[in-house]
Amino acid sequence: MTDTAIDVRSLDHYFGEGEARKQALFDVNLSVRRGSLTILMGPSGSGKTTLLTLMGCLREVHRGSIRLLERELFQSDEITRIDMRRRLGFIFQARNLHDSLTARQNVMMGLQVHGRGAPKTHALAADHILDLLGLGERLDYLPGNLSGGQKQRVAIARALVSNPDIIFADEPTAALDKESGRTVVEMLKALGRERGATTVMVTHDNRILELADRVVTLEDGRIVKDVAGSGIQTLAVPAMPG
Ligand SMILES: Nc1ncnc2c1ncn2[C@@H]1O[C@H](COP(=O)(O)OP(=O)(O)OP(=O)(O)O)[C@@H](O)[C@H]1O
Repeated sequence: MTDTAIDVRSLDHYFGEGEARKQALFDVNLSVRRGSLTILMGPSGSGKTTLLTLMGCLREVHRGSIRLLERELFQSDEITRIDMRRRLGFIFQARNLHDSLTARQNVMMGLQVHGRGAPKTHALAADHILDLLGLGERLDYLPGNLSGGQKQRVAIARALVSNPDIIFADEPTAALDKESGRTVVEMLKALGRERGATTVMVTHDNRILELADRVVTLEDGRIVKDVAGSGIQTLAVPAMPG
């Protein structure tokens, strides 16, 4: 296995056709090391979400190359992309929790879509990760009875419970207070260290920049800055589920 989780080469992306055609990404090159935490920053409309969704197999690569876990996405078929998505975890702003399912059941969905393990172990794994995220007292609550920040933590637990190889996150800490935001980022870092999980996160949250291994800035569809972070510092990291 190589040390590179994601390798983006000469990537362009367009939206629309004919007169309405607009280029959103221009010759993006980015190589992301396995187990690292990379933050994507940039003004609104700079292409962060477009890049994240291309890397996350949620859009078709039109021009250029993205190698994800050593598989090429350019000209890949839908079966390959579905197969790849099973190895990814997504934490997006739109929380998409099922209103009729409890916090525990929502997190268990993250395991059931992968079809791994027995339902009893699913419940234990769900409880464990919810507990780590401070929701141990809310396992049986429906989303309607949780605050915005608590719902976001349920969505984070659901993305992490299946032990994805790569986690793509869009503003995962926006709805959280400073301490919960740090806990989430520290958990992602622990997953990187202990299991080699790689995180790419779009954020405007300056409070967590110092935790990143690398901060990449986009402007008008181009990478304009790429700096190693100070994320190598020692952190008090919560234990992860076994
Ligand atoms: N589905 C779409 N159809 C047409 N244009 C789009 C579409 N999605 C994004 N764009 C355009 O592509 C450019 C990049 O958008 P993108 O959402 O990737 O930016 P962003 O940096 O994530 O912005 P934000 O911080 O506001 O989420 C913008 O000019 C946007 O208007």
